[in-house]
Amino acid sequence: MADMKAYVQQVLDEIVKRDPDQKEFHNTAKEILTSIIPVLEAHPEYQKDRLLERFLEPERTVIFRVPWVDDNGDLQVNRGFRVQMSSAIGPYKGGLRFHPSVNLSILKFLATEQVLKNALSGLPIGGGKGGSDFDPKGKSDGEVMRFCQSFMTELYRHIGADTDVPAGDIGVGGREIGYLFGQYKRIRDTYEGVLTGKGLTFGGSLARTEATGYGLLYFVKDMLDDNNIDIKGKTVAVSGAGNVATYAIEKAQQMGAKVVTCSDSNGYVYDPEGIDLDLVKDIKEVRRGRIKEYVEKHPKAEYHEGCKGVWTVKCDIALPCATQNELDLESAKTLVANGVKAVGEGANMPSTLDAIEYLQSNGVLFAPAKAANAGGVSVSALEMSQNSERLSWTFEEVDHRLKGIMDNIYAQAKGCAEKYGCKGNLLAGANMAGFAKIAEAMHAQGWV
Ligand SMILES: NC(=O)C1=CN([C@@H]2O[C@H](COP(=O)(O)OP(=O)(O)OC[C@H]3O[C@@H](n4cnc5c(N)ncnc54)[C@H](O)[C@@H]3O)[C@@H](O)[C@H]2O)C=CC1
Ligand SMILES: O=C(O)CCC(=O)C(=O)O
Repeated sequence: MADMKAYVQQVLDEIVKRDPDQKEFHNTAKEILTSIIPVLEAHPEYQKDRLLERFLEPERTVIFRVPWVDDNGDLQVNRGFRVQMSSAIGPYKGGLRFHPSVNLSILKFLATEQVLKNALSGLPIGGGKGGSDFDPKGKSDGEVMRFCQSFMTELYRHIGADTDVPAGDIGVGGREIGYLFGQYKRIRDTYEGVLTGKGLTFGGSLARTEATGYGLLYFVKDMLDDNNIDIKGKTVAVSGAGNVATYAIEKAQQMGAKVVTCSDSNGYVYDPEGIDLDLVKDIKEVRRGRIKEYVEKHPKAEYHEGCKGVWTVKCDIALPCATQNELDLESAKTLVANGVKAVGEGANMPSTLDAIEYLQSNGVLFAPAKAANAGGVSVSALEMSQNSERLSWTFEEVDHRLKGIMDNIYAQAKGCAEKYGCKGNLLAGANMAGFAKIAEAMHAQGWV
């Protein structure tokens, strides 16, 4: 029998040698490849196919200049990216991130995660990710619009309703998607579902805004129910105050949990009486302000500078919903010492690899991002379906389908973990279930 551990190690060594600076991408490759060895052992033909080498090499990467004019009339220049990772099971699909930290390594890690996540969704979507090092924070609407128009003036060549369908991510919400869609339509003279997360008046789907946060809670509840833990009455710590965090808080509250924290990149709020979500929405969605403004209205709540402190708050359930690597080993140790029962990842790879190992080996239930936050892209795929049939479904219909999709993803991750002898390890189960589907499609399509 071929030594699949050696094959995996050889591929991991090769990607480090080829792109030594891409740390985030190396981490995600290591996390995935080391857990899919049982699938590779069941399919030795994949080694001859050089399937892992192809799985980790984007089908296409586009990098481009984005010039735009600021409110002072000065020219600014940013860098734009689109990583088209895999079209094995459908058109490339995945968000755009606008944040100063954006680089090729981060986008390749996100695109690789997206490929597996989209496979788990059970819907016909491939994986991609893109964005820019542009920072929308502090920019006027006019500046954001001019940036988005310039970004799309290059991106439009590479996307399309049946080719590649971007959506939002950090720094890209309804406002940005609207400007991007307007420019695409203007250049292409075509009204098509080329982006998801659109406004409801121009082809957006009801429940897309809520989907990632709601989906996270559907998944976490499945995991808790399976372990005879009732979410009702539990104390929850959430990080972030953006799209995912906001609707995770909303659904957790609807399920009867008490959410006591939220945060942004400056610091976190602890409200022992429970987070006032209307106020968070007003600060973040309406005024685009900072989370520290929360305590002006709730003097009993505390605001602390620095975002990692959010994991020092005692809680039963922790939901990291801000960004990658925000929950490190030290945070994991504090959470365990404080009696945490479950961690559910709303953000993409918010926990470091050593934090995950620590949580799992200390009996904490762990819901991995690529499974637990798949609700957003799943409803994006439902938006694509609605656009194709030129119909709009009700909120209830979309939410009902979302719940079914999340239940199915939980069943796949759990079932695959059991089948391959790592019962309860939903991260390994999700990796194996997603990879098995992609690998089968790649094998069937030949050496492309
Ligand atoms: N929007 C979506 O549908 C999906 C988003 N995700 C992931 O969820 C996470 C959050 O995305 P969104 O809520 O869409 O973005 P967003 O831009 O709406 O919100 C991001 C939040 O994280 C905070 N943040 C950013 N950098 C931070 C840092 N270094 N430390 C602490 N907080 C920081 C921001 O202040 C903001 O509150 C990201 O990892 C994203 O990739 C995953 C699946 C779908
Ligand atoms: O809705 C989409 O296509 C993007 C979702 C996304 O970026 C993610 O799942 O990380």
